[in-house]
Amino acid sequence: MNNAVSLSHSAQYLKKAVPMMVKYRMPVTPINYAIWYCYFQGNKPSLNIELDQVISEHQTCTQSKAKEIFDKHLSDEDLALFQEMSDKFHNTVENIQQDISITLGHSKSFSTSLIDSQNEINSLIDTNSFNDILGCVERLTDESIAMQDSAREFQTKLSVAYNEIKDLKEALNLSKEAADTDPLTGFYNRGKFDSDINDFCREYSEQTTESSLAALIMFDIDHFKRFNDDFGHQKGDEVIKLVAKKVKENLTDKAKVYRYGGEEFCITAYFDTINDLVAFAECIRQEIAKLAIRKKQDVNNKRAISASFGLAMLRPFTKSSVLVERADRALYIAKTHGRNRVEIAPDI
Ligand SMILES: Nc1nc2c(ncn2[C@@H]2O[C@H](COP(=O)(O)OP(=O)(O)OP(=O)(O)O)[C@@H](O)[C@H]2O)c(=O)[nH]1
Repeated sequence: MNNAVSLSHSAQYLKKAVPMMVKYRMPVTPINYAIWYCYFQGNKPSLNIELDQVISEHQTCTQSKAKEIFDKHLSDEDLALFQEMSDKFHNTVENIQQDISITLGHSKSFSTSLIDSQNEINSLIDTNSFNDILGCVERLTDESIAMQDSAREFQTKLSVAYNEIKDLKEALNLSKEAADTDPLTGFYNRGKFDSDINDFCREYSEQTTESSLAALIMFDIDHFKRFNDDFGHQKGDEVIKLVAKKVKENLTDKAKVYRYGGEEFCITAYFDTINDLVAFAECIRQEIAKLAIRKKQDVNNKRAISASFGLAMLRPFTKSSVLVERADRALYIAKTHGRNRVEIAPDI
């Protein structure tokens, strides 16, 4: 299959996939997108049979079922290929649009020059013998204008297609963002941490950042299990959300927060000095320590919230696993030294 044909088919599959996701109330995630894309591509009949079955039974396909179908019939390579095809299509449409703009410009100047010629001839003729020539030139001008109109119409159509693809790409980016985000806190999730932490270490080693100090801050809500046990799981969730809100209010723009586990968080951030790093962690710790939660209507049953912090400064060429281990060790020390405190990893 040549590139143009595959590209035009790919556009058809892309356009068909989205209405299906809307119709069957499936979010526009890369995985949902990929399975519908393959459905219309028709290369994997067993995928079509399974998806048809699921849809006819449930009138939707849950995220876990979609993942199951994806894992069974497709691979991460398929997902990457699909993403590549969507990117390629987007770029191609962009290039064609540029070409058309240039063509339209050329056509416009062609038309202008013909009109100029007509005016010139007009000024020259003073006898009827030139009327035929003039008629011919007029026709040429009309044709040129018609050509310009049709090019403009083509460009409009192309703009519509271009915007559609742009929207699709935006939807894909949004779904990627959602895939990286923890829904309870709005922070990045563990998967994102695992993929970001290596870059964080590498960028610092390669000195591509201006800041002199990079650090990993790991913190964990103290005795969190007791909130769940004594107040219920929902109140436990509320504690996590309250803590997340406080952290957000005290963040710097050079810091990124991740929900590392249940009630454990990581912050990667850049600072000018160690004092700045410690002050930053202390500030968040103190703000969290001002929080409390109580059972509904039970004013006497109030429970203070606190968190313990472990800090590890990044040394150039440190492996991410070593950095995480050091922050974790500092956090462990903070816990064993009484909680609600900040500890720095000892080997810095
Ligand atoms: N409500 C709620 N609980 C969670 C969530 N994720 C994990 N948990 C619970 O969090 C608790 C974590 O408890 P531990 O890690 O033992 O912490 P802890 O011993 O209470 O406290 P420290 O020793 O101070 O760390 C477990 O009971 C988990 O079930 C969540 O999203 N919401």
